[in-house]
Amino acid sequence: MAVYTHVSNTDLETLLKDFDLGELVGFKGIDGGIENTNYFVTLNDGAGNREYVLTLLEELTHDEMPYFVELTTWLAERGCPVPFPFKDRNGIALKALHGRPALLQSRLSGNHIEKLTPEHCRQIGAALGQFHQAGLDFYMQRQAHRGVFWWRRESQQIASKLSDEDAQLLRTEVTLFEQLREHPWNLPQGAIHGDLFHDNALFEGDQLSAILDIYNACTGYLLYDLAIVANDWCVNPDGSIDPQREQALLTAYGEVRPFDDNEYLAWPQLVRTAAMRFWLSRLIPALDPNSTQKIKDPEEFRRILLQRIKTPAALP
Ligand SMILES: Nc1ncnc2c1ncn2[C@@H]1O[C@H](COP(=O)(O)OP(=O)(O)OP(=O)(O)O)[C@@H](O)[C@H]1O
Ligand SMILES: N[C@@H](CCO)C(=O)O
Repeated sequence: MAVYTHVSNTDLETLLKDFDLGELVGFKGIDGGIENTNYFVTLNDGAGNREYVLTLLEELTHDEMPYFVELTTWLAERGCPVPFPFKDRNGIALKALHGRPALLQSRLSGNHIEKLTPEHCRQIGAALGQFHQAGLDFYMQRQAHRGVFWWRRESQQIASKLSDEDAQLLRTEVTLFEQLREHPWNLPQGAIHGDLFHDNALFEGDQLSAILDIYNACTGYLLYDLAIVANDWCVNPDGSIDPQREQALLTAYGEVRPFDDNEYLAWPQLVRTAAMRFWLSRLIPALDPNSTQKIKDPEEFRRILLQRIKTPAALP
């Protein structure tokens, strides 16, 4: 269920009065998302129909929104294929509907990819490298809301619902990341996407056309962002890594942003940390009988974590 907040015709007409984008032709809720409410919106500006996406942020507060408005605008201006929010005639992009922060954004073309190939991985690697380079001098900072403090707290809270073995596995990964942070490695940091799974990318034919759902973005280790991508784009159903896809991803990324020496040391742990983070975020709703979220299988990420432990990863 993607539409958590229902938007009426009148709501939209009222919102659109602030913009000069045209007349409302129609709108439709989008299925598939799990964190936010999205609608496709069609407007007619006199010259023809144009497509937009209205997003209502279901978890983020108004105070948290300027970071995302500024970051997406910044990245889009630098050629990254991310949707950006339109400003109303007073220069304001951040709106409110039913008490939720709301953005009217560009609708990017393309489709989701089911069967990922090394070529898709090469393209997302290059695009993530460009995203990171473009974000390096971005002037705002944001702490991850599902980062180190969150997983330290949540891994303790959930431990009693897990087998001893799983609770220990979580604890170990949390500790190993804390040890990694203590090294004087000076790993490159900047604006990261934070959730660049393949369902957050669109391809037009075989060309990457959009990077979506930027609302997990924050300031973090750039390499951790690449680890999130590797764990989703380059895995087989049993949690093992497809070396061809991973090589394509990492080589293409490294051509845009060459790795620092210390990143070679950090990589084997960061892919484990990234697996632990999504195992944990999937475990929480899956073990909560009152959760209304669409459940994604936590086991997938437990399997990936175990594989990453069994076969340590290496950067090319
Ligand atoms: N700007 C856009 N252009 C084209 N399609 C879009 C755009 N924004 C959203 N969509 C479509 O809506 C779907 C859901 O959007 P999104 O991923 O942002 O929602 P979400 O609730 O945050 O999802 P999740 O948390 O599962 O990743 C996307 O997978 C995409 O198909
Ligand atoms: N991409 C996440 C869900 C949205 O944050 C997952 O697959 O668990």
